[in-house]
Amino acid sequence: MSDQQQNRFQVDLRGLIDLLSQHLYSGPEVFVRELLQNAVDAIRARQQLDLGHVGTIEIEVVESRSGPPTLVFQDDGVGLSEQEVHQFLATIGQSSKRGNVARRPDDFLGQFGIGLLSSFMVTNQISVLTRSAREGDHPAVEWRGNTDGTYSVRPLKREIPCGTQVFLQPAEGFEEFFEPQRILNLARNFGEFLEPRIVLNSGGQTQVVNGDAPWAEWPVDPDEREQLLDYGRTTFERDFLDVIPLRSTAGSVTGVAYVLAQAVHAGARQRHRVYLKDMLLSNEAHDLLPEWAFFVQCVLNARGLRPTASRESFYKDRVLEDTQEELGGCLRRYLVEMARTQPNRFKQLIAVHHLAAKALAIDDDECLELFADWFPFETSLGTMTLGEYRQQHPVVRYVASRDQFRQIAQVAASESLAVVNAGYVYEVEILQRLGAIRPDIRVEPFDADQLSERFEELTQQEREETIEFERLADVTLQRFKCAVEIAKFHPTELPALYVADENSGFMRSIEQAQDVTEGVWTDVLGSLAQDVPSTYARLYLNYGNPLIHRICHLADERGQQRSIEMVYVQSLLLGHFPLKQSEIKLLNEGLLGLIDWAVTTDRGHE
Ligand SMILES: Nc1ncnc2c1ncn2[C@@H]1O[C@H](COP(=O)(O)OP(=O)(O)OP(=O)(O)O)[C@@H](O)[C@H]1O
Repeated sequence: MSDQQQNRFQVDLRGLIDLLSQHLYSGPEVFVRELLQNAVDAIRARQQLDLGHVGTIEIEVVESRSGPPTLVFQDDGVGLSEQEVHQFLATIGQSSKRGNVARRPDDFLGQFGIGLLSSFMVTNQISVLTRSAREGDHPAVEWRGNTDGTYSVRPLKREIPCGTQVFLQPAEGFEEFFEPQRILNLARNFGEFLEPRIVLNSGGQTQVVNGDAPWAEWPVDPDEREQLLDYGRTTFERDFLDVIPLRSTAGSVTGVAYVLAQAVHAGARQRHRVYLKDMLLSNEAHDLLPEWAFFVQCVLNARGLRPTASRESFYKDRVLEDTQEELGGCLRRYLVEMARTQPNRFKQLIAVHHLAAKALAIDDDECLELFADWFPFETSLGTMTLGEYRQQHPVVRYVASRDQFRQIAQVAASESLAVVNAGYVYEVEILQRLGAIRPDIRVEPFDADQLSERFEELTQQEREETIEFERLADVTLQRFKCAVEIAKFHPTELPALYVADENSGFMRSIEQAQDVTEGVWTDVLGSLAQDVPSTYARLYLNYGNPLIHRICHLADERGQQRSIEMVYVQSLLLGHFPLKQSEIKLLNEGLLGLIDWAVTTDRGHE
């Protein structure tokens, strides 16, 4: 015989409620959602017994002169027998909505058996009067549950209709959740599109809580476009360009996507308003659309996705992944269709949302081919679409970073050379992929050094005039790993052009970081630098520029060196290169020297 004693777990209800309110639910107001949901489920369960049953939910705020108000949630659903009250109401984690296939649990919103506890976030006692429609001859039952974990059950002497009534009074500090307007707003927020009619009675007035959902009709009638746009504007309090119907068989999702009226940054997370079986799940859902779909904000209703226990997001499973893909497919079809049949509209759309279209096209060759000519790019000759660029320039030349673009843009423009700044997100991938899949489009990376091939040659006499100066400049900037070449280029107002390839740009960032870090990080940066092949940047001095011309012909060698150093630092600043400590020092010395010169040569008002 075993001497081990079997004990039962005890539940500390207060602790459990704290857990729910602080860690599971977003706020006390969700008790309205849970009560609505129980009423809807009860009506759905009754409809399985009686197909013709319509069902109504009545919410009432009963004010009292002498005490706190009472909130009543009443439904004419399936109700509970006394035995069910013990089994489901009084047992935490027990739910009548799980596991019984015959009762089609998919129809139900609840499943975890904890929702009713959420009312304990706003009240100390929940009273339930209920009468079962399944066992109509049984008397009605009253159940009272308290936050201290006790409950009582007794048969009711008086008759009540089949269904359930829940009574709550506010716990101290939670009175605001019992104000009629607050209750109306919360009921509308969560239950605006629920199926059974929901009304709120208070102060002798009856207000209807719910109405038709935007996904009620499918396919969406084009005549309803304006109506849908209005709904989007009021729901999200912003303007939209268009509305796109969405549907996915995975997850049984229907809804609409609103195209934002303003451009957003790549990967921006839009907050979608998402319903589960017509009940609001979240107005901040993120995971329902593919990542590239950041140009829309959606209202969606899912019938086949699983909620998490908080009921504020979806469980991440295969079905959710498939749903994402199918909804992405709807948006993709919309874009492709518009590109094919309404090019002018598509052009307007792409002008605002080219980032999202580029994000889609990166992994989708068909879209890439179709959309590419509409994509706008910044070029050395101004912003233009790829189509406009290709009409005038047979080769698509691009630089891969914004820094490189800044270096060459001004000179390239003066040389009438069109170079694309592909330093923005997705652009290098887009251009390279386009070059790979469209043999008729020549795409080439442009090396800033290639610009020098277009520079005007110096005459023999100019060569001789500048050779010494070039050598001096070269020696002066050697310690900055910068070679110097004298050339003639446009615009002549530009004294110099600093060109650094990727390696020397990277080295510059490392050296600059080393200047401002200490200890172990300096070593880490040092070992990073070891792996980078050492290359020289290049400074082209523009002999066509009057200032450079004059510096070249200065008699004073020290003055020439100082000037070269200053031109060098100025070119770095123009190209937005981060200055190293040694270069900042150079700049300071140069400026102080200039002031010193101005002061010593000034004779005042003698
Ligand atoms: N208005 C109601 N009418 C009939 N039965 C109800 C009602 N409210 C609650 N119940 C019964 O009480 C059980 C527990 O309800 P509770 O809200 O705690 O959990 P649930 O709805 O089953 O699941 P979830 O935690 O996911 O909401 C329900 O499964 C149901 O059997």
